[in-house]
Amino acid sequence: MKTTPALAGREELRAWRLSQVVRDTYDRSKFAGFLYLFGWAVVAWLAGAQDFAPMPTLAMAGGFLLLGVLRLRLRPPPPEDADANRRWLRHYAWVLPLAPLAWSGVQGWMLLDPRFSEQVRMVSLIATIGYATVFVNVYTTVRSFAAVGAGALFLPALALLWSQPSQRALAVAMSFYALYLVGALLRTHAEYRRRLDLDLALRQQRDLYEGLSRTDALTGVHNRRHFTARLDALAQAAGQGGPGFTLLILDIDHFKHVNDRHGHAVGDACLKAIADRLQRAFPPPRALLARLGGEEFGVLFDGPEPEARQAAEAFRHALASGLLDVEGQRLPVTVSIGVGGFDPVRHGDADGLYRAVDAALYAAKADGRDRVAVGG
Ligand SMILES: Nc1nc2c(ncn2[C@@H]2O[C@H](COP(=O)(O)OP(=O)(O)OP(=O)(O)O)[C@@H](O)[C@H]2O)c(=O)[nH]1
Repeated sequence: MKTTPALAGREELRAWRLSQVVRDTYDRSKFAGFLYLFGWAVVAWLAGAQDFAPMPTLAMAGGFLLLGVLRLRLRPPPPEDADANRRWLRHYAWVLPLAPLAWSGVQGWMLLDPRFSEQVRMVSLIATIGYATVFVNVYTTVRSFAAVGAGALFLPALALLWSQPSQRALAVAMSFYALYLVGALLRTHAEYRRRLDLDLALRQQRDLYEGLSRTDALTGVHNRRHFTARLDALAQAAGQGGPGFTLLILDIDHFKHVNDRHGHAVGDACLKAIADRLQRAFPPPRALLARLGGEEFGVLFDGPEPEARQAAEAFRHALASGLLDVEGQRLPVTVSIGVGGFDPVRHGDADGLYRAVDAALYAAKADGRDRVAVGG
């Protein structure tokens, strides 16, 4: 699920941008190589080039086909491999202008060879204008790609037109269009960068809210909502033959006294300190810790009940044997803990397990607190 570098460092942001640029460049241009083949087929057929120059006609068609296939086959590497993405861009920078350059050669041939009629020349010039326009409007993911591609298409034809006195009017019109292309390139590239920034901001916000919706605001551990969803998923998987797990519910003993004696702020700090110690005692990935509400915590432990009980006992004992450092004060704090391994037959579902472990916790409270009890 985590695809965006939410709140990530500069390197991750740069890698994300790079992979987006690579993907967008490929997606926008993967089939475009075949446009030149199509253009050549049209003008060659109009001119009857297959009759007066069959070999060059076929060679050009084959060349455009090859270049189209080459572009299509240069698939981007995985987004997380920044070096491979950088290499891909370098390769693509060589491949992308090949078809425009080849088209430029065709265009030059048509402008210089009298066997091509005026009408065919006009059609080919319109195609050239079209390809160059596509370049500056579509491949603006990398400004230099668009500039080199459009330049390779447009400038040789422009130079040829200027060199022929009879074509001056066309040359002037094409020159104005070239100026428009430069402006369009700058604008579309700026728009693309803005869209990328917006996309990144939206994704980061989505990740941020997603994280917040799973997190307890006071302690920073998971919240009840996420815990319940994971518990349901684990119970369902275990019911279908997946791995077993153990549920622990921990409740701070006489927490009301902490609030009453030391104030709510110290009570809050105490909850954070307990959450920190629990996180160290039950670290991920084998355990998922959540604050279930008030002074109650839950742990989903990826292991059998005896192992979880042992860890719970060690935690309880360590807490009870010392004093908890809370905002410069040292408080005696104990916990009662209910533990139960999931048994699909006995518990049925997640609710069944929760009820059993909750009952064990209240038995531990009733038996005098500061103890671990196993639920049936
Ligand atoms: N500081 C603080 N106190 C909270 C918070 N949530 C719940 N509490 C307090 O936790 C206390 C829970 O009290 P009780 O349910 O009587 O439980 P207890 O005093 O821990 O006693 P036992 O659970 O029976 O051992 C209440 O005083 C609540 O006000 C919180 O977010 N911050």
